[in-house]
Amino acid sequence: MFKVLVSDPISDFGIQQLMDAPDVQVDKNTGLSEDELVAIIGQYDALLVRSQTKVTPRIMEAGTKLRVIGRAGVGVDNIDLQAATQRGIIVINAPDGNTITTCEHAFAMMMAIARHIPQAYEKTIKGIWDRKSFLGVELRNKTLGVLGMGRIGSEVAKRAKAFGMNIIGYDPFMTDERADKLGIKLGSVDDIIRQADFITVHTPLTPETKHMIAGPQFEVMKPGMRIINCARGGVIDELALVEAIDRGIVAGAAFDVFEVEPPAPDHPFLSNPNIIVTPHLGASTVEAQENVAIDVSEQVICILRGQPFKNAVNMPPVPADVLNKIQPYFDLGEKLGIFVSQLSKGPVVEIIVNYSGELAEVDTQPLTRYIVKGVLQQHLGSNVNVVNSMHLAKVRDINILVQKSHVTKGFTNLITVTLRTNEDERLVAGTLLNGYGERIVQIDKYPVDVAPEGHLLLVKHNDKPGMIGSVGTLLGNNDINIATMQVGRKIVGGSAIMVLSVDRAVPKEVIEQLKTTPQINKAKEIVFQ
Ligand SMILES: NC(=O)C1=CN([C@@H]2O[C@H](COP(=O)(O)OP(=O)(O)OC[C@H]3O[C@@H](n4cnc5c(N)ncnc54)[C@H](O)[C@@H]3O)[C@@H](O)[C@H]2O)C=CC1
Ligand SMILES: O=C(O)C(=O)COP(=O)(O)O
Repeated sequence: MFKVLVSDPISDFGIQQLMDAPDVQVDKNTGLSEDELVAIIGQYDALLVRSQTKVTPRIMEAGTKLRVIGRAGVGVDNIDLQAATQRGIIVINAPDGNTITTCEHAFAMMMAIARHIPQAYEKTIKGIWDRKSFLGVELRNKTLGVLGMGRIGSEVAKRAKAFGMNIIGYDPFMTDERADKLGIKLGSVDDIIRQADFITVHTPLTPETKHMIAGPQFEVMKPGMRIINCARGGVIDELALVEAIDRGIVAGAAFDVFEVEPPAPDHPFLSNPNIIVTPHLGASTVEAQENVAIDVSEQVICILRGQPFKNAVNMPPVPADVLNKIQPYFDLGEKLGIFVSQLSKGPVVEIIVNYSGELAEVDTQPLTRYIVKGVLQQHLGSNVNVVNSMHLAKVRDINILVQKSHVTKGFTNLITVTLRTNEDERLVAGTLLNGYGERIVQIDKYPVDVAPEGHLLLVKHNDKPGMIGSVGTLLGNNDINIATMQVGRKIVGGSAIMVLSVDRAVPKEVIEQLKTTPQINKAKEIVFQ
């Protein structure tokens, strides 16, 4: 008998098939502390959660029988994915079931702040008939900026069109074709910040999206704009928002999610008359809760019974014989993806992977997933993994082309990843060198030899005497230690590339100084985390 623990409130109707399964016993026990969960988790094969239960490494360690964690919803930021993967626990989610519901909540929040509905309600039920304080604005003809045009953002944009709004969308994976299909304008984050009357965010929380709207962004916003966050706390800097409201830049804000949930009783949002809040209700409708619960229940049963399943967030199903041959390349593949995506500009159109040497002889499909994950993860963060990376690329109309060849340029194995975007085409090649481990051996047309680790600084320059000295001096003056250095060039006196491995992050100002140094054409930092 498989034992399943449901530790957050999940729709009974949705988990009915789990409860009816003859080989499954379901226990509902919600609101437990970490210690309480640690005490009981050892008897369970599966854990079903929403966003409330924080599934920590301690809980997983105690969950010696745990095979699957089912997230009845989208965001898996409450589950330590790395710890789950390390322990071989499959994490699954239900990414589609609450899209419309969350979109509708964001829309409700937008209308509520446009017309001061919660504030007017407060007064009216107290017997105060105040019609003066609540002059609203129409949505019609207003510009709505949508940051994050994935499932939810795209649905918000569709509905905003019906309200006669002008929509500017931004998403690193948004192409002109998709924008045209949706009938919206594609803009940069800066366009949205400067032009929008309303901004709504629908991104995951990643290092890149954390505080993507903060002090400097509020400075250049249209006075009187309004802002909505039904995605993840932390995408908008909460304290900077309060200041922007106090200064009259922002007229109203609506938040469903917070940097810390629940927010502390003295959180400044809770006493600000221009901010309305809901307690992470985005996905809370009968329909969405049934959808996501049905979805995870189906998958949990499959996993427990050893049958095929979809939407695993963290684990690729790879046969053992294939795994033995290609596993050593997984990390290199992912790093090549990370490297080439940081090198490129603009929405990705195509990822071309060429396997040569001994890799041309084996099934490399699972390895390609790692490369695609590397490419996508800069923008999708923990939402992309080796199981869903191909699917996420497909829904973004990114073509994946895999080629095999026997031209190895002298290496026993070689992986070449070319990224085509709307703006450029960049190439990175890497190999596993016996005794030396992972090496990047080509960047665009330049041969190099560098380990893909830590912080790399790429400097494109003219092949003239003194270049190494000027770069070294500039970094030295800024207290940046160089660990290794490589210069690659095609012809003497032509263009060349310098690849420096440095001990810490290179500040933006130093990159700017490098770019303005004579004979230097480009400078870029590549980070492997
Ligand atoms: N309030 C709530 O109860 C709910 C919140 N959510 C949250 O809403 C968010 C969106 O969910 P979905 O649309 O289902 O996810 P999704 O993965 O379909 O879309 C997210 C989009 O954000 C984009 N993105 C990543 N970095 C970006 C950046 N720097 N700038 C602009 N766009 C960027 C990605 O390319 C992706 O297309 C997630 O954070 C999810 O956890 C989802 C459901 C319910
Ligand atoms: O699905 C998501 O990402 C959500 O944020 C919904 O969270 P919840 O299931 O309502 O706790």
